[in-house]
Amino acid sequence: MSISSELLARLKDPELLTAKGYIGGKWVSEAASGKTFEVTDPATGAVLAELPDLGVEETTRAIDAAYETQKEWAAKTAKERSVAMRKWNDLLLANADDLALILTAEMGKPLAEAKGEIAYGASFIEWFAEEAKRVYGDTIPGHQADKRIVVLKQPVGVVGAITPWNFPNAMITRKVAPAIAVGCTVISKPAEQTPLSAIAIAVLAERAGIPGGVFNVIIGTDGPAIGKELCGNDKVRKITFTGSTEVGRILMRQSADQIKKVSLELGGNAPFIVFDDADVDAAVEGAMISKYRNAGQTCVCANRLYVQAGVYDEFAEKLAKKVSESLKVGSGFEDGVTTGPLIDEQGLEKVKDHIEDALSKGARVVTGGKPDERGGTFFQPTVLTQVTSEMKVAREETFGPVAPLFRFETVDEVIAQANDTEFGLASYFYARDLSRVWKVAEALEYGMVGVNTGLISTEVAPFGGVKQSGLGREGSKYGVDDFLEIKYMCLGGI
Ligand SMILES: NC(=O)C1=CN([C@@H]2O[C@H](COP(=O)(O)OP(=O)(O)OC[C@H]3O[C@@H](n4cnc5c(N)ncnc54)[C@H](OP(=O)(O)O)[C@@H]3O)[C@@H](O)[C@H]2O)C=CC1
Ligand SMILES: O=C(O)CCCC(=O)O
Repeated sequence: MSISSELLARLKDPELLTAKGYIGGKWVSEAASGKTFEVTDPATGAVLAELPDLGVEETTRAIDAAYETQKEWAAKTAKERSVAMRKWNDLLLANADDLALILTAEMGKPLAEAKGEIAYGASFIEWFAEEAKRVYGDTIPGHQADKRIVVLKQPVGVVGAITPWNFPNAMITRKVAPAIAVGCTVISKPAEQTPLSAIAIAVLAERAGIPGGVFNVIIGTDGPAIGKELCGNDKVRKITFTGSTEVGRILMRQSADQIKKVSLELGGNAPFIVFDDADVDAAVEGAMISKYRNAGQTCVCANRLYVQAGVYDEFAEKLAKKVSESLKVGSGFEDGVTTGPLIDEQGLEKVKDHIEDALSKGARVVTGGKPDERGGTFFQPTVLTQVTSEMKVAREETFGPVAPLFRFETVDEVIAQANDTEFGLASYFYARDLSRVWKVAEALEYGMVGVNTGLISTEVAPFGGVKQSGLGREGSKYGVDDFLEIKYMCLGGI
């Protein structure tokens, strides 16, 4: 088991990385199966680490540790939990340069974006450290003269948190922070492509004095088996997941036997609508952020860009110019790079397939359209015009740097098209007319609506979707609700 000496040499604090999982406050350097797996840099294919491939046996151990610790952790005062979390937040921020470096190495996003993710990830710890102290109950006037009713909120218990590769830091903290703030304990299962960020987060949790067993990390490649154990073990009371809708469905089915609580943050197919009365330059700026952030690999990325006929040509021309002039493809470590590699070959194939399908049905490439000349999984930022609803890009999440532009005429027509999907995560539109702004925002069947902005993610707002994009909300004052049970006491004989 090892970490590349080249990667370690780049870190100010090489102890942030260790080739181990973290169970019950102990570092685990060998899998019971004896298996190992490699983590590679998606920009170069270079091996960054060889790690123990933890599986069901270690997951059960982590569940036991989390279970044994939970009551003790919940019995601490909210302030005690909050103080440890504040320390954890401060350590993440103090080590942001190293954490970003690790993140870029294993995931590929540009270093500046990775630094932004570390601040974003830490913000959930800071926010929920504060919210820990505000888990209020209720008193309710009794329904009979001699009765009084009190509502308590208590932690759900042990939580299984399964996260994807596209935000290797922030998706972990967005789940773990609210859970531990209210007194739950967690088994975190990061994506097999990006376990190093999770390990570094655990090192800092340990340094912050978060007791062993509160936050456990299972690194491994057998997601289905680990997921099955988390869903099937009755010591786990809740599953929280970010990733594909397909896996979300499996986890929900597996959780059904024990009526386990589930929070799901799944795929999207975000519409981005530009109306005739919009500030077109602002809409172009918004599209650049919403579409091309993380090389198009976020669940809230604009997937379908609907542009009203009166501004279609102007928007297409300005967006294509901006894309070709301001985006630079390359390794996330190179200066000025805005677009890193796609995570893997499968991601690249999906992007190619969507473009080929669109072109075969009459779409036109205005800029980009091909794998980047540097090879690997790098892809040129792309703008397509003359896109129609018969094309795959209209129905499936592309998860890559491709902006397909659909033309529309009326408000009713675009609302119908925007809502014609099983997904309902993020949506965006640009308009100035106040009445239109309200009506469109209300008509969009999505959990989140960005109005005249392409960036909606923040720890202070409720993040989540409707329809097949998920269940529950993360971040904000609502973010603790999914980790709490409501208990009511009826006091008689008063
Ligand atoms: N909503 C979102 O934010 C995201 C959406 N996606 C979408 O999903 C597509 C595929 O990406 P992918 O990374 O494969 O996403 P997955 O949903 O397959 O993976 C996300 C996480 O779930 C784990 N996992 C996989 N299968 C199971 C299972 N049966 N039970 C429990 N856990 C499981 C993975 O583990 P392991 O890594 O070990 O397989 C990983 O930790 C993308 O192209 C994109 O469209 C992807 C990532 C994020
Ligand atoms: O794409 C995702 O999986 C999570 C959304 C990222 C964000 O919070 O903006």
